[in-house]
Amino acid sequence: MKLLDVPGVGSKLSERLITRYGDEEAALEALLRGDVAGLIEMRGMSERQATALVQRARGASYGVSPAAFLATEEAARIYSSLMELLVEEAHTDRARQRLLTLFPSSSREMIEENRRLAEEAVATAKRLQNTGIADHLSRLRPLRRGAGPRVRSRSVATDSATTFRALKDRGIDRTVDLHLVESSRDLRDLAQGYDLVTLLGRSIDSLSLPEVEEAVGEEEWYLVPERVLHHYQENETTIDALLKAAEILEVAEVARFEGLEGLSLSMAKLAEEGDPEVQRLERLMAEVEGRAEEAVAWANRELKTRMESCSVTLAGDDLLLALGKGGDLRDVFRSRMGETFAAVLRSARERASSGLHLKGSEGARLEELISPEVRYPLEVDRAALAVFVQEMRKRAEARRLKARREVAKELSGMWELVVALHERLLDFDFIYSLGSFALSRGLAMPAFVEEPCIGFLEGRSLFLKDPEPVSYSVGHTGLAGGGETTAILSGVNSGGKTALLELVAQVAVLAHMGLPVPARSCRLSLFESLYHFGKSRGTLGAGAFEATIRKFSALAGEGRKLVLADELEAMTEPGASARIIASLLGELSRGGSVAIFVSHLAEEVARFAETAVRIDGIEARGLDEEYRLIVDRSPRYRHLAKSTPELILERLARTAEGGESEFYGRLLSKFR
Ligand SMILES: Nc1ncnc2c1ncn2[C@@H]1O[C@H](COP(=O)(O)OP(=O)(O)OP(=O)(O)O)[C@@H](O)[C@H]1O
Repeated sequence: MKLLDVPGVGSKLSERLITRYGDEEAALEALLRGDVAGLIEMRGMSERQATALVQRARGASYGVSPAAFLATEEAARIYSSLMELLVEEAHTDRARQRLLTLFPSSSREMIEENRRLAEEAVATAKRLQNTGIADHLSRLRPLRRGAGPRVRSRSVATDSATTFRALKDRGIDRTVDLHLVESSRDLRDLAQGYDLVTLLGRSIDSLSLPEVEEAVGEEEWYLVPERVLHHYQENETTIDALLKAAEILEVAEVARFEGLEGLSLSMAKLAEEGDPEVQRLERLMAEVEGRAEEAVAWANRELKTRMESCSVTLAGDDLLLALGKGGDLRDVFRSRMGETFAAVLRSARERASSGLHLKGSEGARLEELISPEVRYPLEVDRAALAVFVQEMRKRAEARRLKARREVAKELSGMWELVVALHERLLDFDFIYSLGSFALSRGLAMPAFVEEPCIGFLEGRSLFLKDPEPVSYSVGHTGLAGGGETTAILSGVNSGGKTALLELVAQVAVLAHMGLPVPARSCRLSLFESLYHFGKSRGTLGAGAFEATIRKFSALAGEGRKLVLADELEAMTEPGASARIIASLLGELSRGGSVAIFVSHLAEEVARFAETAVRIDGIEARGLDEEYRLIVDRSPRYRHLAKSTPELILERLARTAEGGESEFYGRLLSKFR
C-alpha cells in the first residue's frame, strides 16, 4: 500500500507526511499504528482530521471505508455515543486518541485483529484489578523539556572562540552566562561578578583566583547540572507515576522493563532533602546578623547599667597623662574599666554564637564582628559581616554544586529510558482502557456465525442507567425465537421497544468493531452495514415522505444488512405505511438481510407481507402497587402485544375520584 492509496491523501498531503515521518514507509506505519498524537504536530492538522486520516488508512489496508458500516445518521449517533463511553475510560490523551480511531466495519480480518487486541486487553485489565494502576496512569502528562530557570550566581568562561561557539550551539548560554576571556585580567574582572566561574581552557592562569574553578569536563551535567535536574524536576510527577505504574505491571507479570531500579534510585536522590551542611550554613547566614545585633544591644544595655552605677576616682597623674601630648582619656578608662568591658564583650560574643553550631574558624570570625575596642556604644562591624556572609554563601554554593553534579551525572544518561517508558505506558493505557471498558460493564465477546442473524441473552443497554436485562433474537442464532430474519416488534407504550432497538444497534456496532458487547452471550452474522432509522415525529409531508422513501431505496442493494426501524408508519397514512413496511421487509428478507421493525401496525403489515415475518411483542403484565405498568422487557416471540389500554383505564379508574372514576370504570367494563 502507498500513501496515495489512502482516500483523501493527495500528493501534497503525502509530501507533508513524508517530511513529518522521514519516508513513505514510516509515514504509512504511523498512520496504521494510529499515531494521532504525532499527526497533530503537523501544522493545520486537527485531532478530528488526524483521527479520520488514521481511520481511512486502516480502512484502506483492509479494503473498507470507515463510513460504510454506519449507513444512517441514527447508526452514526449510536457509534458516537458508544465512543463517548469508551473514551471515558482513558486516563491519557494518547489512549483517548487511539480509542477514537476504532470503527466498525464488515472486514472479517480487521474485526479479528481487534478481537485479539480486545481479548488481550480484557485479560490484562483483569490481572490489574485492585492494583491502583489507574491512579498512576491518570497522573501521566506529556514530557516537558524546558530550559529551566537561569543560574545567576555562576558563569562559564572559555579562552577559546571555538569552544565558546560550540557551547553556544549547545544552548548552554540559555541557562548560565557564557563568556569568552582573553587574559587573567578579564577573568579576574569577571570573577568579581559571580560566586564561581567555571573556566574551560588552559591558557589563562587562574590559580590565584579562588572564585575560578578549572573545568574537568564539558558535559551538560558538569557545566549546568541545574538544566539536567530541571528536566527531571519539571516531569517529577509523571516520572513518579511511570515508575509506580511500571512496577505494578512487573509485579502483575504484565510487562518487564529495563533500568527501573537505577532511575528510581536517582529520582529518590533528586527528591532528597538538602545536604545538612548546606542547611547549617543557610541557617547561619539567615541568623548571623540578627544574633550580632542582639548581642551588641545587650552589651550596650549592660555597659550602661554597669557604668551608671560606678564612679571612677582619677589621681593627679592620670589627669596629667590624659591632658598631656598624645594623651587620651580613653586610655585612663581602659585601665580602670578594662575588666568590666572585657567581661561584657566576652558575654556578648558568647550570646551571639550560642546554638549556631559553628565550625572551624567560624567562631573566631563571628567574634570579630563585635570589635574589642573599648568604646560605647558597641557596634556590629558591617563590612566584616558582609564578607563573612559572602564566604558562607560561596561555601554553601560549592557544596550544592558538587551534590547537583553528582545527581545530574547519574540522571543525564537516563532521559532516553524515561522517554521510552513514557511511550510504553501511554500505549499501555490504550490497551488498559479498552480492557477496563469491557470489564467494568461486564461485556462479553460475541460469536460470529454464517447464517444471517443477531441475538443475545441478558443484554443490557449501555445508554440506560439501571437497565433490566433483555434477551432477543432474530434469524438462526440458536439462542431463541425462530429462523425468520425479519421481525415486527409490537407492544405497550413505554415498553422498551426503542431501547431494545438501540441495544441491538449497540451490539451490532461493538461486534463489528471487534469489541465485546453488553450481553451475557451473543451470536450474530457479519453485516455489511447497519441501517438504523429512528422514530420520526408526526406524519410527514409529501416532500419529506419522498426523501424518506429515497433513503430506503439503498436497502434494495446487494450485501447483507442489519436494518432497525422505529415506527416507520409515521411517514404516511397507516394503510399505506403498512404496505410499504411489508414490501420493505420482503425485499430485505429475500436479500439475506436481517430486519427488526418496531410498529403498532403489526397485524396489517403481516397481512400484506409476502415473506415470513415474525411478530413479537413486549407486554405489560399488570400494575404494581403504585399503579405503574409492570413490563416484561424481553419480547415474547410470535406474540402480538396489545398496547394494553385496559391497564391504563384501570389505573385511571383507581386513581381518579368520584364521577370521573366511575366514567373510567364504565369504559373498563367493556374489556371484561
Ligand atoms: N431494559 C430496560 N431496563 C430499564 N428501563 C428500560 C428498559 N427499556 C426501556 N426502559 C425505560 O422505559 C422507558 C420507555 O422506553 P422506550 O422509549 O424504549 O419505550 P417504547 O416501547 O419505545 O415506547 P413507545 O411505544 O411509547 O415509543 C424509557 O424511559 C427507558 O428508560
